[in-house]
Formats: sequence, C-alpha cells, structure tokens
Amino acid sequence: MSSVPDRVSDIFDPTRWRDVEGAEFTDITYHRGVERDGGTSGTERDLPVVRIAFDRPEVRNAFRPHTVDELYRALDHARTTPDVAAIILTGNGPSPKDGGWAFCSGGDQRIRGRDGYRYETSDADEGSAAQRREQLDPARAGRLHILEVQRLIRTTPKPVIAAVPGWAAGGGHSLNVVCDLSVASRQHARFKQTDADVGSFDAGYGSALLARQVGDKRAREIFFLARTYDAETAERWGVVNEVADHEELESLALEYARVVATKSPQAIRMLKFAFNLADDGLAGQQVFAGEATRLAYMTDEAVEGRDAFLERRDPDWSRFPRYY
Ligand SMILES: CC(C)(COP(=O)(O)OP(=O)(O)OC[C@H]1O[C@@H](n2cnc3c(N)ncnc32)[C@H](O)[C@@H]1OP(=O)(O)O)[C@@H](O)C(=O)NCCC(=O)NCCSC(=O)c1cc(O)c2ccccc2c1O
Repeated sequence: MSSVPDRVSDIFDPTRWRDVEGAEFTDITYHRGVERDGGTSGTERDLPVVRIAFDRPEVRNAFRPHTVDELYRALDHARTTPDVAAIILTGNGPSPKDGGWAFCSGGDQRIRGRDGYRYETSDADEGSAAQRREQLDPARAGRLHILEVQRLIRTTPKPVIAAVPGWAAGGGHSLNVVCDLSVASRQHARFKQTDADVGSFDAGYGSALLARQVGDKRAREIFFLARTYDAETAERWGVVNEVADHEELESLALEYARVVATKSPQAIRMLKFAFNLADDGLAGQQVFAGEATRLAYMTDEAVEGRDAFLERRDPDWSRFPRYY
C-alpha cells in the first residue's frame, strides 16, 4: 500500500492516485491512478491511467526546455508501461500569486532566445528578466522540442486526454489540439492562440490539425485574431469534447480513461493511428503500417515464411487463402 500523495492541485484528489517510483520532477507532476479499498490502510489496486500535469502555476504553466524534457520522459514512461491504457495531461493550480488557473500558456517567454527556448544555467526562477538572461547558457542551443512532445503524443498508441482547468494559450493551445480527447472547466478554461502576438507560429499540428478540427475559417480566426474563447465555445467549435464544472473536471477525465480501458487495446491502437494517418503523411502510414506488420507476424502465414527461411526450404503458402 503506497502512501497518499501530496495534493498537487486544488482539484486533484490524492486518494485516487499514487506517486510513481523514481519519478523525480520539478516542473511537472506524474501520478498513477489507484483504487483504494478501506481508506488509506486497506488494499490498493493500480488503475490503467496516469496523470501528467504542468506544475508551474505561477507562470500559467508555461514550459521551459527543462519542463519539456520532463514531460517527454513522463509521456514515454506512460507509453511504455504496458498496463497503462490512457494518459491524462493537465495543469496544476491555482497560481499561488493570483489564483489563476492554467492548462499551459506555451513557451516561457522569459527565456526565449533568438534560436528557441534556452536552458537556464541554474534552476533559479527568481530575479529580473536581465538577471535571468545572464543565466542563459550560450553553449546549449535554443530548443523548440515541444514539437517532439507533440509527435510523441501522436505516436503513443494510447489516447492522451487533455483536462483543461484554465488557460490554454500559445503552445498550450496547440498541445490541447494534439491530444486525442479534451475536457475543459466551465468556470476557468480559456483558450487563446497567442502565437502571432509574440512573433511565433506553430505551422504544424497547432494550426493545420486545428483547421481539421474546427474548419479552415475558424482556425484562421483563432490564429489571426487571437481572441479569447471559453469552454462552451470550445466545445461548440470542436476544440474540446465536453465541458465540466471545475471541481468535476478530473473525475470526467478519469471516467474517459476508465471507459477507454474497457476497449480492445489493439482496436484503440489501430484506430488512433488510423485517425492520424492521412494528416501525418508517410510518417503516419509508417506508424499505422508498423502495427499492421505486428498483426501479420501473429498469423500462421507469416510464421510459415519465417520457418521456411530458417529451415532452408521453400515456403508452402498452399494453406493460406488469397482473401478478397
Ligand atoms: C495565458 C494568458 C492569456 C493569461 O493571462 P492572465 O491575465 O490570466 O495572466 P498574466 O498574463 O497576468 O500571467 C500571470 C503570470 O504568468 C506569466 N506568464 C504567463 N504566460 C507566460 C509565458 N508563456 N511565459 C512566461 N510567463 C508567462 C505572466 O508574465 C505573469 O507573471 P507575473 O510575474 O507578472 O505574475 C497570458 O499570460 C498570456 O498571454 N501568456 C503568454 C502566452 C504566449 O504568448 N505564449 C507563448 C506562445 S509561443 C509558444 O508557446 C511556442 C512554443 C514553442 O516551443 C514552439 C515551437 C515551435 C513552433 C511554435 C512554438 C510556439 O508557438
């Protein structure tokens, strides 16, 4: 029986989660879903869901390169943990400074250099902008590797569910776009694509996939006008699947994960990659085809091909019909 974790966010229910062994993060939190019988002293059973959350609420959960590294590691851990069926991506809150909520406000503009987002030489988050700029390590190239996280979300064979408790802005807006399913807080979720305000542009999934979701004109409006829109508008436009009262947001995300976990893992995997295929071009075809190859390897026909090679004989395909 693991101990009940710290309450990392006001709408995080610690009794439904446990810490993940070895996961030591500073900018995100990572938890495994559990079912506990008999309170904190009874038995505990792992549930097939994990929760990954941005944990920089004082800057609306903006990400720096270190945040992105941690996010990538946690997502990859979830991807390769066989009994995890779904991943919830959210943001902890509220901000201790002003009580504001955020999913993610994109790249941390304080450490944006001319070549991307810069690692800091120390983890210190304090000080003036000028002091922070002095901390930038010129030996490490600027990073835009949130795009690698986007690709990891796309190629993870499990649904990633965004639970949007507050602002989804800039690169945070794009992360919501890339997630497979989304739920949003009626009271606090706000959406705003600020890229063009700050001289940035997600010209990949953040814009093109958004246009698939909401339609071309609407996507252009979201980027070109950068207006704020709320959770109900996001639901109407197809940016999120469902709106929940703030306190119920994580329960709804967990319910999505629970239902996903009742489905055939193979069917979910093939469907996710099928949904991605056309938009991801040859890379999407490769991911889908890889899974088709795995299915083929499971057949007697493919086993006959392998055995014939190993036994130095011609394969005998006569048992295998030419299905049409
Ligand atoms: C998100 C907001 C609309 C919220 O507004 P609100 O009024 O509620 O809050 P404040 O503005 O007062 O913010 C509170 C506090 O947080 C700090 N903060 C917020 N966002 C950021 C941020 N992104 N970076 C740094 N700091 C942030 C803010 O300064 C306040 O601090 P105090 O010290 O004053 O308390 C609003 O905050 C907002 O518009 N935020 C900026 C959103 C934004 O423009 N994000 C960057 C877009 S570009 C991007 O994300 C991006 C990243 C990539 O890596 C890419 C890679 C490849 C292609 C494209 C990329 C890309 O576009």
